[in-house]
Amino acid sequence: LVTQGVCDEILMIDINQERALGEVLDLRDTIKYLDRNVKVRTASYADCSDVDIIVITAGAPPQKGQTRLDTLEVSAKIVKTIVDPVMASGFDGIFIVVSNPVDIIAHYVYKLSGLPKNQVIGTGSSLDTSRLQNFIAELVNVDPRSVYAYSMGEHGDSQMVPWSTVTVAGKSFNDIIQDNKDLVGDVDLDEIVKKTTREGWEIYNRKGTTYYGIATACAGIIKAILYDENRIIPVSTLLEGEYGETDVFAGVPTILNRTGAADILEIHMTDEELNKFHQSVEILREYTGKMHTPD
Ligand SMILES: NC(=O)C1=CN([C@@H]2O[C@H](COP(=O)(O)OP(=O)(O)OC[C@H]3O[C@@H](n4cnc5c(N)ncnc54)[C@H](O)[C@@H]3O)[C@@H](O)[C@H]2O)C=CC1
Ligand SMILES: CC(=O)C(=O)O
Repeated sequence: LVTQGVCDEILMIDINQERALGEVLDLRDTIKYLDRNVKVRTASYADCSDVDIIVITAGAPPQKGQTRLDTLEVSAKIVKTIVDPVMASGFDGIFIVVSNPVDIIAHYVYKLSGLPKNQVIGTGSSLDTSRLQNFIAELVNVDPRSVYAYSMGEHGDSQMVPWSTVTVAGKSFNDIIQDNKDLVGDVDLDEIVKKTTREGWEIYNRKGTTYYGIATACAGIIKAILYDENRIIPVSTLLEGEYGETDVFAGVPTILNRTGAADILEIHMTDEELNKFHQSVEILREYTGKMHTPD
């Protein structure tokens, strides 16, 4: 957000106030060499009454052997200590949830906050989509930004890709594979999905966390909102009948503008793809069931 000059001011809050201050001081040192002055300071929840967007990134990174879903209980406890005082401040902006398991925590924030569904967004499969586009781009040797593909469902092990909708600059990926056998050989689509799903762990196992990817995905989401772009990004949003699913947050292509998650794009999938999507959503629903009632 700072290096792209996306907003006027950023307030940093962390239970570890020294850490928040350390981040502020480090970020401030960038301003001289950037295009605009983004003010950065530490703050308290009481200062959140009139902010446009709150990004929740506090959480419990998974311990060795844990999945994102295993961190649900701890993350939910942490997030409650944030959402309650934020709402008490009078906040009526947009929550963007990053904390994992992000789809379920976003749903929890939606319930806890009582805000309309468009005002609570999980980063969902936005990051997985970026990873997926990189792998497809590598295979066919094009810029990842020319690839149109979505990872959908859980930001986690059960995510799926509707391959029948994937295009490279408008040409269907299936046709590209058929027309370029000499370049791409036999393409194992399941293996690409597996690589996409594993990528977070490839990074996590080497550096103990991931941040450039999610920070930039998040900045993209925030730009779409603040600049009223109507940009479509796969984020986690409440499904109310779309794709035949209700009362669950899942990663789906979503139109983002000044109102937040303005609308869901319902892409047409094959029956097999839809089945995989339902299977992923079923896992989210099971875990969401544990979190439904704010206590
Ligand atoms: N959705 C996504 O694609 C991604 C999600 N994550 C998730 O983000 C969360 C944080 O990950 P990291 O930044 O790597 O962890 P980290 O441990 O570096 O940072 C977490 C921060 O949260 C703070 N914190 C803990 N409890 C708090 C509370 N009650 N109130 C305020 N602040 C509190 C800690 O002091 C710490 O500074 C995890 O849930 C992780 O899984 C991380 C990367 C990508
Ligand atoms: C940490 C995480 O969820 C990711 O990088 O995918």
